[in-house]
Amino acid sequence: MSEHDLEASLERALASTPADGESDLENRLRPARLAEFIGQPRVREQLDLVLRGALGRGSPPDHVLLSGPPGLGKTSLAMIIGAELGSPVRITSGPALERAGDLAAMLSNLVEGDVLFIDEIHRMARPAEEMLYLAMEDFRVDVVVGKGPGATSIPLDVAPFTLVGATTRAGALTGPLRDRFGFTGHMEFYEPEDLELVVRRSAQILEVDLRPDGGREIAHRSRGTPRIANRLLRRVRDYAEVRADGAVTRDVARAALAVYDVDELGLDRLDRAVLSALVRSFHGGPVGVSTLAVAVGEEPGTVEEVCEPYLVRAGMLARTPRGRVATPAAWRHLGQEPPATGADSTDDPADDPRGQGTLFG
Ligand SMILES: Nc1ncnc2c1ncn2[C@@H]1O[C@H](COP(=O)(O)OP(=O)(O)OP(=O)(O)O)[C@@H](O)[C@H]1O
Ligand SMILES: [Mg+2]
Repeated sequence: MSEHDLEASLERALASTPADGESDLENRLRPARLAEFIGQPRVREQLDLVLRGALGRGSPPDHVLLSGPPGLGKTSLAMIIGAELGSPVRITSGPALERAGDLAAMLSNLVEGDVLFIDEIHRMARPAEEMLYLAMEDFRVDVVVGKGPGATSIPLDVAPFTLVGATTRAGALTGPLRDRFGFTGHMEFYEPEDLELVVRRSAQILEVDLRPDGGREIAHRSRGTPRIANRLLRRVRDYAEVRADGAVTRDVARAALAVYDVDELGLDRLDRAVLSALVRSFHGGPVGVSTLAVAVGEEPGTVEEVCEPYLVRAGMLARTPRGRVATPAAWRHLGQEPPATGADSTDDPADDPRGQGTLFG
């Protein structure tokens, strides 16, 4: 690979996140250190041990995989890992690593101890993924130079680094890649009490006059997700400033969230569209996720990765081998009586090991 190719590849791999207002705000609200990171007690404790162990030994920690639904703090934790280690974090993403050369460029620029963060790692192209195995295990890559019979592969050393991968679909990772991570942190939806702390912290940073009952209301309607909690806080603040005296109370929060179509459970328009299609068009299911996605005009991936995990967790939807099924709670949430004898619609997700917990079925 020539110097020029290397630079072009690097540029491509680095051009991952656009800097718009929304992501600027998100960065401002990101916790910077592990001690500031709210909730996720298990992942926090596990990661704390991994990092302290490595710091004590003075060597880079094992590679870390962070998995879980969008907005739970994977990117935040990746940055925190760098901060705790006192190491720079190089950022790229699976879709940016289209060719193995893109990854080779990234890897060969690493300095010992660097953290390489690959977001959406499940979307990496296959050749790049294969190169990554070797780099993770042996800190070495084979760069192929030339084409056809004259092609030769040149081994290249990579400085010992720590890979941090983030994914919303751990199930989509190939076995060999998953096996090369020394630690996997499974991020769970947040408890309302933790989200209350998130909202309070953000209100302080944004200088919002948040009252305790207002914070509680927002926390309960945030689908267990800090990113959503922060977004709702900003929308409620707008409402408080425009239509009230600026204070975010429970009543102000309720009135504002009604304007934005967020219901008492925190379900938004798309969540309700999915449940409604399931109940009204498919009589409660079972129905395949692609059919369901077409019915609500969304990509199957969005329905599967963004909507379903929370609907499953909220006990509204069950994933069965034959398809998605609405639970009695879903019927009731839509103001309908669940059918009395439907074999499927009476499935309680708590009794179905596949329906519960398997967020990436
Ligand atoms: N534990 C936390 N404490 C406080 N704020 C948090 C926490 N986790 C996440 N946040 C807030 O939520 C926002 C979204 O988090 P982050 O970008 O890390 O999520 P993500 O899991 O990487 O999402 P995606 O899968 O969409 O990339 C952050 O900007 C941050 O403000
Ligand atoms: Mg992220």
